[in-house]
Amino acid sequence: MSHLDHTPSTPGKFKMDKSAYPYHGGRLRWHSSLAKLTFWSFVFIGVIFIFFYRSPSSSSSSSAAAATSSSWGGPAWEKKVRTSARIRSRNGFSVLVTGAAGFVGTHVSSALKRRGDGVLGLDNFNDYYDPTLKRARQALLERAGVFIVEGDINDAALLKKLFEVVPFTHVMHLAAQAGVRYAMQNPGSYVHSNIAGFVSLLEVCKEATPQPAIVWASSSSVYGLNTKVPFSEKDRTDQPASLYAATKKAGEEIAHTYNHIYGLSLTGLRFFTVYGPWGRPDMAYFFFTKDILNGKSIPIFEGENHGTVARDFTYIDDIVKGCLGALDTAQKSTGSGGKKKGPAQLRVFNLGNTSPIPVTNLVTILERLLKVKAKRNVMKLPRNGDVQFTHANISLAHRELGYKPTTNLQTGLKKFVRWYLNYYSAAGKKADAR
Ligand SMILES: O=C(O)[C@H]1O[C@H](OP(=O)(O)OP(=O)(O)OC[C@H]2O[C@@H](n3ccc(=O)[nH]c3=O)[C@H](O)[C@@H]2O)[C@H](O)[C@@H](O)[C@H]1O
Repeated sequence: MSHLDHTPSTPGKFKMDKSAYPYHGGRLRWHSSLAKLTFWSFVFIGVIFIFFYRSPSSSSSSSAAAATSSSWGGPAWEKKVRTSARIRSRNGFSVLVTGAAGFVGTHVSSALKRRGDGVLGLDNFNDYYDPTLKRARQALLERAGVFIVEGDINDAALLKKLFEVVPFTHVMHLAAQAGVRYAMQNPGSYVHSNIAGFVSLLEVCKEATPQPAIVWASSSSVYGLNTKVPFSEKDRTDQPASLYAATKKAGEEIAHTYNHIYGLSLTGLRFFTVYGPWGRPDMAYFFFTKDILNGKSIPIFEGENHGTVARDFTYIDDIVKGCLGALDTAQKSTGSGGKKKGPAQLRVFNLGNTSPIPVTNLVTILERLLKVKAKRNVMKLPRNGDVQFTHANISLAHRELGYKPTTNLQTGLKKFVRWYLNYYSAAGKKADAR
């Protein structure tokens, strides 16, 4: 898991072991020990200095993340990066996809690759949820010719290097700390990835020549306590109900700033509860499936006075089409080398299904597909960031991106369940999700 404050995990590592320097009396021996100690200290400091001076990831801004991402660089690595990002179709893009080993990242990367765009992935493979699933997605992409660089978006030196090797036309920024409820357990990870990480990426993009156009993942959660439905992009988003939502909203404001000052073309996509094959094990539909199959009871939330809790569940293939539509209609950034040359495009779109379904109905569909009755444990919606209801107005995305979702929850869950049973039974893998 990412944490904001990464203190060294072995603070006692460099403690002097007294027994290694025994004092046997006698000035001369003391002096020679001291001289030896001084000599070896200089050698040690010298080695440390040379290491940091020469290391490609030693930028002052790259902090903890850089320490974990030292496996990049070198001619062979650069060749892999270049090959992966090579455009293979006329008028194709070369896209840096952050969070490429994530759920949406994997699907978008493979769709771009299939149509001939150059794609380079970036992912830190953190353990917020089972990293073996991320590795399996990585293997899938590797077979499709997409290389995922292992590194963090907070590693400015790595990002700069990537832009030196490839003049990306677009960035699809999907790396984030996801999950609404987990924000209460690990708030720092949201600030680290969704705010600091986003700024780190934008800083490098704004300096790049040419500047890429950026499409990035915001969230339906920015609507927070908004009660006007369906949610439209013009509605208020100043009442977030979770820190996750607040960091995504902050992202939208940060996007405005970089667009305004540096001329970066920025498009934010408000995803509405995305589900499907290769999904995220921390999401309800995923762990409900696991728990129903294991005969475990599942907590189903309800609002005040038994009020319905519902989501505008959106199938991954529809989301991918929305992402590609956003990339295809993104105008070029107008700046270069940190200087704005004119006004640039700034957009925000809802990508939902525009058909909210109560969570209890989702469970009924899963029961039918799994042929197992769920042990339902209905409880009050906890005060941990959840909102009762989401519903997207998608007319803007329809008009501007040609976005038109076509998969209903029944069909989408059927595809998910087929994948789930196949994935976890075929390799004997355990759905060790949370
Ligand atoms: O649209 C988004 O922007 C967000 O979508 C997703 O958040 P949510 O819509 O909250 O999805 P998810 O956790 O699957 O809960 C689904 C439903 O099950 C209910 N729910 C949940 C847990 C539980 O134990 N019981 C329960 O009833 C719960 O109350 C809810 O009604 C992403 O996780 C998030 O990263 C972000 O992308």
